[in-house]
Amino acid sequence: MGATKNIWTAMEANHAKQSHNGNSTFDDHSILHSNLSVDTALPFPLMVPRVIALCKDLFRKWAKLNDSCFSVDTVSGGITNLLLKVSVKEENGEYVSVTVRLYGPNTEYVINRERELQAIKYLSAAGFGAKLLGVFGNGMVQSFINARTLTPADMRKPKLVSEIAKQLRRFHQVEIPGSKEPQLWVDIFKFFEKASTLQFEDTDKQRTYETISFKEVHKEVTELKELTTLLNSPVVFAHNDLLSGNLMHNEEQEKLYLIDFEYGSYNYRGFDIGNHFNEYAGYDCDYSLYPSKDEQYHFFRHYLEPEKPYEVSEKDLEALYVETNTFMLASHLYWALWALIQARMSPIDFDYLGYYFLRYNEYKKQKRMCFSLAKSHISGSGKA
Ligand SMILES: Nc1ncnc2c1ncn2[C@@H]1O[C@H](COP(=O)(O)OP(=O)(O)OP(=O)(O)O)[C@@H](O)[C@H]1O
Repeated sequence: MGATKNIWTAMEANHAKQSHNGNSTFDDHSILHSNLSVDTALPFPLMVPRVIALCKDLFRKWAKLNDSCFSVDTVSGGITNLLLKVSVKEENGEYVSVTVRLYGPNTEYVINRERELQAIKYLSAAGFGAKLLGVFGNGMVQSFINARTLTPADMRKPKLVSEIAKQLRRFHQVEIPGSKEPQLWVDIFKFFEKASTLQFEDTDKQRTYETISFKEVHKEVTELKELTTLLNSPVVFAHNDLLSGNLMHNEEQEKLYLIDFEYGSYNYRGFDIGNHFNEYAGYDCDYSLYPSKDEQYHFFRHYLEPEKPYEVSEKDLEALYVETNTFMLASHLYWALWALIQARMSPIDFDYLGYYFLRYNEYKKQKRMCFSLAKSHISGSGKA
């Protein structure tokens, strides 16, 4: 677990540096640390005692409890991680639950764990997502959220749309220390470098991979980057992966949770919203479900003016519409290149190569309309 050790050391060094500079506003003392790791390749029954040992190592108050006081269940074997729920009967007879997230192997190629942990600390302090309780060799422990995970169909219900828009606005206002450079093109070019030099052992996969023209992809990336630069999209701390599975809702408390900040970074506001709209396509990637202009405007009103949504001007709505639908294209390129890397590196049995073509073809399908929308908006506002 060399890579995870590095995350650890880097986190500690970074924290020490910030404290030294006097710009750390977050009290790190409540986040517990353990050097233990849990091998994700273990069969579940063998993994359970390791997870219990890890919890005992992190939370001293549980150290003396009998193993029978712990129950471990799988919450999700997500595309990237293994997420477990650990319920503990404490000495006073009360039950407490936490989640234990084990990072999937090779995820460091597409996820910057140091960046993720840094963001979680500040986002959870600002009331977003689950509370970060502990960090260990290859994962982290967070509070368990009692809420229902949204489905793609829930995500477009007007009442939830306004809540998501409001929360996303608040999320975009959180300040995370460190560089404020937008990461979109840095990440896309990093993905491109890796994705364009892969070799597959499987001959069918290699043959399919060789049909990709990276020269063409590079040209598309460059062209889109130039166009988006003219839109002056504000740079905010963005979630970057706001799909239905990353939204949880507690109906009784009327509380919406944005979770999973693995891809969070400073980025263009338009990218975060456009990427979210692409997720209306759901698990079957049915892009005919992309939100209509009216549906988008409903979102924009609550994003731009949560208190007075019906006072947003037509001009502001139109500008955000153009911004979002240009960056929506970047989301296709981003996840297309991401999928190529996953196709080679991920141990998960999923047709990532097929996913590349799906996203890249959707990019090409939408390109002409979105480019012409952006260009006429830019020339109309005198920027071209
Ligand atoms: N703290 C939590 N409390 C309760 N449930 C959670 C919590 N975190 C995540 N979940 C549930 O587990 C699911 C997967 O979580 P998450 O998206 O963080 O995992 P992931 O491994 O990154 O998945 P993927 O790679 O597919 O996005 C969520 O959709 C949600 O239903």
